[in-house]
Amino acid sequence: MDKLSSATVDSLGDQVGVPEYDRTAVRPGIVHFGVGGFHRAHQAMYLDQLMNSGKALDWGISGVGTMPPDQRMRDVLQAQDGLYTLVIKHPDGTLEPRVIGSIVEYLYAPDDPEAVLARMTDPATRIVSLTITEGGYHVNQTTGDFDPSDPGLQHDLQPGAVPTSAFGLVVEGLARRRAAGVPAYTVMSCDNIPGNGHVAKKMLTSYARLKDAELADWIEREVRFPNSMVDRITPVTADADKAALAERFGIEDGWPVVCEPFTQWVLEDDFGGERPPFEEVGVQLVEDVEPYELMKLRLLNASHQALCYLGYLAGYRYAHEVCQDKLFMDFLLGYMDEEGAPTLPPVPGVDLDQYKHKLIERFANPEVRDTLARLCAESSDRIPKWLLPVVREQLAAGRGIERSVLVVAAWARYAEGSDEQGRPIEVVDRLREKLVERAQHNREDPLVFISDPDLFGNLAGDERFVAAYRSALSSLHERGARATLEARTA
Ligand SMILES: NC(=O)c1ccc[n+]([C@@H]2O[C@H](COP(=O)([O-])OP(=O)(O)OC[C@H]3O[C@@H](n4cnc5c(N)ncnc54)[C@H](O)[C@@H]3O)[C@@H](O)[C@H]2O)c1
Ligand SMILES: O=P(O)(O)OC[C@@H](O)[C@@H](O)[C@H](O)[C@H](O)CO
Repeated sequence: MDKLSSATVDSLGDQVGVPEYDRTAVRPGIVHFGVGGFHRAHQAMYLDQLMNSGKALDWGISGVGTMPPDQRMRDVLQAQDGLYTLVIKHPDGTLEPRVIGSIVEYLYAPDDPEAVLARMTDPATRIVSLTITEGGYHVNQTTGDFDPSDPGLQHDLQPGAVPTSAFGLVVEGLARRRAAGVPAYTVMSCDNIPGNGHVAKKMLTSYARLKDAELADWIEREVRFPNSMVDRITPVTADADKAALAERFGIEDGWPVVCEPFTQWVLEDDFGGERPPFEEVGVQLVEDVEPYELMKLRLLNASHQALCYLGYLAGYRYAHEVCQDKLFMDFLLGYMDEEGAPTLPPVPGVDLDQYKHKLIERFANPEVRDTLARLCAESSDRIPKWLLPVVREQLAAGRGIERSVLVVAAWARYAEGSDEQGRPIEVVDRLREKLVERAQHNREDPLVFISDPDLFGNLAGDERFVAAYRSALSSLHERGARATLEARTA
């Protein structure tokens, strides 16, 4: 079996989709930061589809990594000429593999930041897109303002420094284009953040302002930041996925991506210059993304939070396992019906009941094998952005908060670092140390976890919230996750 590359891709069997276009004719037009699983299952796939129909050949993707773990992506993609396999996992066990060809180069910024900047200042680059995770935007969770304390940003802010962070490079690329009279690129965030375009604009301009106020003003005026809602469950690739690809399809791929069949992208049609004809491959181009975004973040992503901590504490390890348990599913639907959905504005063309049931069907796909550990990671970037806004709106409207608060308490219990069987939990969070340290005092000081204003704002001062949280945390300690849910539905 040959390793996947331009030289071997055409010899793969009929069951494997491959690029039907001449990849040597594809020219870069997009620089993408954060080439992880999701970008490769979503944006790169949409562009590959366009290319397969003979379009968007001037919208090839230059992938950029800025973080040390991205060296592995560099090594794999460079060895495979940018090619990788996307495997759609159907619930009946069918695997649908396709080799994606839209990533035409991969640059690891610390190797050669000037090469990244050369690509970004090339007038052919008209879009810079981002999937750099919620934490990559440097937002102070309480004030919503820019937090420049990250050491990478501090390095890039030094006068004369050649930047290597995503923010440093995006802003330096814009500064150089402005100086050379080249129009600005559009910055397209595809991260799960409410108002992702607005947040990208606010944070990048705040960073730029610390370097050069006139540049920041120019960015505010000249750069477009479309908001988007992006959706496709993309778990972390497992070794078994690589092995299945080799055994069943004869593909030796160093880092394939697996995902569910469902995919959705709702995008504001707000580009500074040209854009690929995304609408031809099912992207919904709309004037206002907010209702779609809120629906997805408060129903899908917040529901992931509602199932992951409680499920993990009760001994489950995969999302689909939790979905087979009626008790947990009733809880999830209760959260959606009574707490998440009431905070949503009308969503054009969407039947919310159908949407909720489809979500449960998607979560329950046993082939996707999405780990609860993935969903439980980086909670301090997720709960404050997705779930606490629901709590605040429900409190203000005098409606129920019990289920959302139980999820917050389950996070606090999870952060204690061991599950209900006493097995250790590896808490993955950039605030890990602080969270675990606090959570370990949960029993003698039950409000310690929520007393951090950077994460919870003034919720620790809200009587209803505090009472519900105390009761939920104490029940989790005394009875455990399952019995807590049982007691609530009794
Ligand atoms: N996985 C999914 O199901 C899914 C679905 C929809 C949206 N998303 C969005 O995509 C993001 C990435 O998910 P993924 O599954 O690709 O994760 P991943 O771990 O596979 O990849 C994340 C990428 O972001 C980079 N990154 C992380 N922090 C960064 C920072 N501070 N600056 C620059 N780059 C940084 C990493 O180096 C990596 O390249 C999510 O956080 C979410 O906002 C994911
Ligand atoms: O990727 P994150 O960190 O934004 O959130 C974890 C999951 O909720 C998320 O990845 C979903 O699987 C995804 O948003 C589905 O489209």
